[in-house]
Amino acid sequence: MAATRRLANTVAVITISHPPVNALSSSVRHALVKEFGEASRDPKVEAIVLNGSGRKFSAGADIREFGTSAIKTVSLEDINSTIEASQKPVVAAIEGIALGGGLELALACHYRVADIQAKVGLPEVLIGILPAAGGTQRLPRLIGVPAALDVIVRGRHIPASEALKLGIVDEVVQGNALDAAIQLARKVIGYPLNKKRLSTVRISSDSNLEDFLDTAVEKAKKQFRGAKAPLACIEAVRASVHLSYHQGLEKERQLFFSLWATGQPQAQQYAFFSEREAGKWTHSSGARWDTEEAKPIRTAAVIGLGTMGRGIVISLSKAKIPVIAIEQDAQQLEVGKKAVNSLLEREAEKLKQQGSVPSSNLGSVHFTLDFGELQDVDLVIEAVYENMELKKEIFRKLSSVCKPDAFLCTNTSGLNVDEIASVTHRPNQVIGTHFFSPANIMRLLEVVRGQQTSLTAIATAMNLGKKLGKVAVLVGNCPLFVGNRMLGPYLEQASYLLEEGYYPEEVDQAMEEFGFAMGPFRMMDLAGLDVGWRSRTEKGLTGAKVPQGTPARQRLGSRYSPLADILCESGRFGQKTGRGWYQYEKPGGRTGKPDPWVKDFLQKYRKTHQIKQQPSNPEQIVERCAFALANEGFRILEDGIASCPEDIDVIYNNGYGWPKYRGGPMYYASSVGLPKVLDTLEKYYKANPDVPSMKPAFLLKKLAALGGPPIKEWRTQVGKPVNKL
Ligand SMILES: CCCCCCC/C=C/C(=O)SCCNC(=O)CCNC(=O)[C@H](O)C(C)(C)COP(=O)(O)OP(=O)(O)OC[C@H]1O[C@@H](n2cnc3c(N)ncnc32)[C@H](O)[C@@H]1OP(=O)(O)O
Repeated sequence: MAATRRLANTVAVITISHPPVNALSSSVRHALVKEFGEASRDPKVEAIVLNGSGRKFSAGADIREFGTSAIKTVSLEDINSTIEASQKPVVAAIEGIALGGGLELALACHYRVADIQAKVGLPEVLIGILPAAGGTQRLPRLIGVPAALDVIVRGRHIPASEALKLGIVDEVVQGNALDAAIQLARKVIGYPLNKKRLSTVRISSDSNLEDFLDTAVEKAKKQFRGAKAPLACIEAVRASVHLSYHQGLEKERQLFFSLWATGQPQAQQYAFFSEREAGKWTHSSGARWDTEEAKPIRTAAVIGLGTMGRGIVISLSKAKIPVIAIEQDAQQLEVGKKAVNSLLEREAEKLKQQGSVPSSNLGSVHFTLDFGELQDVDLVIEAVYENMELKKEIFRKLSSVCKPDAFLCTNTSGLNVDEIASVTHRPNQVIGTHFFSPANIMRLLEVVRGQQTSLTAIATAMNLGKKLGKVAVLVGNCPLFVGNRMLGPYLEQASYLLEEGYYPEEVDQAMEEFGFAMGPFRMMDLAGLDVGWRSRTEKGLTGAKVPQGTPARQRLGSRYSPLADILCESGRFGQKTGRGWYQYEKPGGRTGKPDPWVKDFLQKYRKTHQIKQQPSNPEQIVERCAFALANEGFRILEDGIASCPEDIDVIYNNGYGWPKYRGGPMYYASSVGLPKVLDTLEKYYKANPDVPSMKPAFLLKKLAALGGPPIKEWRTQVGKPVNKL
């Protein structure tokens, strides 16, 4: 069933009914035409109300229809024009969500009533397109160009109270929006509708508006780095100022098709569905996300109040979970407490601005030094620094103080979860929950399954991720898991590029122009170079443990770049020391400038080691870094550490600043063409046999030999071994 109609006296109520989110698929559009036509012709009907079943108005166009012939049958904008032209008043009753085409449909109605919990928005930009059912033309006519531009270009979901202030909806109700809409519909029978037909409103232009739009273009170019949809949105809104409604609509349509031709929407829509698929985990035993029950988490604890711990506490509190926060000494507890409280105050302020009561929307946080207070918590997340012995000591304690069915999670970013679990009496209850910094903002959560982790623990951790508003991805346990493991070859290539003649700012610029939020050197400076240095020292790759006579640029027979080690030996740890690959205004400064010291150092280094310089070629930078990343992704799939390429892409899109409009590293490899990726890696490896990370992965070779099938077919082509999770 797609849309139904019933009569409430003289008001016809048309209900969109297409679970789970009332997407406006072709069948719904056909049904809307039929029901609306009949209601319009029915002499007993004096007004019409449009709503959605399941307390959701609509999530907009059916994204799966884009690129298929279904999208061409009955255009949504034709339906919108018919509704707007209706002689009978039409009221949208918005419950839950009115997003994308859903809001565009509501904007065609003469009035909009929303329930207080509802969210509205035009999030098309987030899936690479623009609102192309009249949204870019009607919204500016309703709320003005600046406000409309903000809504359309950012694609955010706007709470009903804000929508009322902006003028997107006419009324917000605490109770039943449908009843309120029916009441309003009755009241406005016979009222003139002309001013309610947004397509007839004129926008007056002036030079300020033009300047505003020009500035918006410049800002969007910087902020969205290569994404085409935000720019198309601005162009469409500009058309609403200069062109008639119908000409503007034509412009909107053209822009939609030119965006489609860039390939960006396909990548972003792949990313959208991949995120949803990540939640549907499967296990080699046959257990799945929908067969395993998660345990409810009513209370939680966080051990360690460093940057990560603080963010995790805030995340839990925002999900209304009361938290006990533990530190090892009184001074650190005090510092952590201050920082957490200040972050909580910010959250409370945001809630107040949205009209919510902070005390009922934030879980309480209790600070203590006493592990004994953890005896009743349902789940603990350890977030101390990366040291196996320290983690083991904490897990021993947790194992003895926590109740037997409590889950013990480690926020390690790459240590062995099994080894940590081995010191407890309940390894089945131990699981990795790898958050990304800042943990209260970044959406990614890698859930790391150990050998003995129970299905209930997996289901609970995945469910917790969802509750925290994160995209949780289940991965296997290996050094550095998925995301950080792939970073290794990527950073290795970045470092070799410096040896071969490039400078940090050139490599960063190439990767940022490719779309990365941050190039590799800026990223290392932000994270702190000392972290990797400590780990390499522990592994004996640098420092006193390196055997005498080892060549400076070789370890265990493979090429090695000591550049980062040398920087650390000079006290250059990145932003925190004010010097790293870049120089900063002060220790802790955020704005990095190219550093003459680094330039001089690199020149001397190249001379000392007589390294042949490469001619400058930004394309080569991107190819080497991105293909190194994807090649490790193929190995991860071979090893069964990720169950599908989509999961790897979700990790990179949400945790590592990969540009979503390129889908993720595996999607990128697939869109470039696997034979080309293979060929490039083969050539590089032939010329550089001492760089084993660039040896093409077996799985890549296998898929390339099959001609590079579409990414969604990789799972079936590679057969069983891939999913060992
Ligand atoms: C000239 C060309 C003319 C074309 C004009 C077209 C103009 C209009 C364009 C649009 O409307 S594009 C779509 C805009 N809407 C969105 O981007 C909303 C996307 N959805 C969401 O943000 C969320 O799903 C939600 C609606 C907020 C619900 O979130 P929740 O966490 O509750 O559930 P999910 O797991 O995300 O979704 C449940 C289920 O529904 C599927 N789904 C959601 N939205 C759509 C959609 N618009 N089309 C198709 N399917 C959708 C989602 O994939 C889930 O299904 P499964 O993947 O689990 O099977």
